[in-house]
Amino acid sequence: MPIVRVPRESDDKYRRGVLGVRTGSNMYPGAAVLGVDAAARTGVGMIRYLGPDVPTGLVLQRRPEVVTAPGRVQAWLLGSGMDAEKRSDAETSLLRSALGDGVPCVIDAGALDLVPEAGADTIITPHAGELASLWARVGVTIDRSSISDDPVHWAIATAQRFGVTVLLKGARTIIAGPSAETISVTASSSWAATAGSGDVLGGILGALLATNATFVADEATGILSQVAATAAYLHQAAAARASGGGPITALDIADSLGPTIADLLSRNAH
Ligand SMILES: NC(=O)C1=CN([C@@H]2O[C@H](COP(=O)(O)OP(=O)(O)OC[C@H]3O[C@@H](n4cnc5c(N)ncnc54)[C@H](OP(=O)(O)O)[C@@H]3O)[C@@H](O)[C@H]2O)[C@@H](O)CC1
Ligand SMILES: Nc1ncnc2c1ncn2[C@@H]1O[C@H](COP(=O)(O)OP(=O)(O)O)[C@@H](O)[C@H]1O
Repeated sequence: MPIVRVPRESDDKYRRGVLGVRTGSNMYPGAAVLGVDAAARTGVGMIRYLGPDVPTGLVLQRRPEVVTAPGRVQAWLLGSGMDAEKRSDAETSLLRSALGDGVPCVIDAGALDLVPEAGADTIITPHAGELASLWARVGVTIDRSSISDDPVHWAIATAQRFGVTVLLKGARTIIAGPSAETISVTASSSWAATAGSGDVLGGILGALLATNATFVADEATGILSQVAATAAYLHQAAAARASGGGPITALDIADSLGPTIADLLSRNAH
């Protein structure tokens, strides 16, 4: 698993990579907690969480390791737990400045309206309904069930239309880059279909992106699909492990990431 960067003796927190997070809102503060917790569990040098007061308090309660002061980051996670229609102008301009920061970005949920402004080093993580809304913004009417019926087609079409890497969520998650190659990751436990599960995936992906930022800068878009596919794989493996055949919460998925990654790394080493 080359995408999971194992820390070296010469590393410090900054060399491992810092993830900047602009997620959550006073309406959906939990999404910020879930994404940050999952990123921390995936392994990253540091997380800078920059959001409204309510989610900030909850994030710090759950993860006091998180830094809430602005500063340099190696990747951004944007939009989970936001509502594009209710976002303030100030929040929108902060999202835009993250997108213009010159580092790779994950765009989720309530920041997906900004995808037409995003650069090539962007991975977007819509579910079928969010993808339908994105196409509506550029004048194409398509319903969510048509996207679910042919996710490969819509993931490729989206990657090509917007010049970004697409991770289209579902029981079968499809990853497509602008080159039109696709990767499919099938979930092994449907207990993962639970509120906040996608927010956890965003955190996993953000952490993998921050810890691979040098790679991404060197190899442009080629590596983004691999990073996205690794995130989807880890998400479903952690969910299956947490579930063991029974119900789980989104935080359970985040909690089981550490042992899931340790198992996969030790299997790869043999
Ligand atoms: N803990 C947190 O903070 C969490 C925060 N979250 C955050 O919430 C934000 C919105 O994300 P989302 O995916 O929920 O909304 P969205 O894409 O607008 O889809 C709405 C569609 O759902 C449907 N629908 C609604 N109720 C339904 C029902 N009972 N039964 C059937 N259908 C129902 C509804 O259909 P309608 O009622 O209009 O017919 C509409 O089509 C986002 O920022 C995300 O990150 C989540 O991750 C959860 C945990
Ligand atoms: N039937 C299913 N089986 C397994 N995983 C699923 C299923 N449906 C959705 N998922 C996964 O659950 C997550 C749901 O994400 P999302 O729709 O954004 O929900 P939320 O906004 O509540 O976090 C995604 O990672 C998706 O791939």
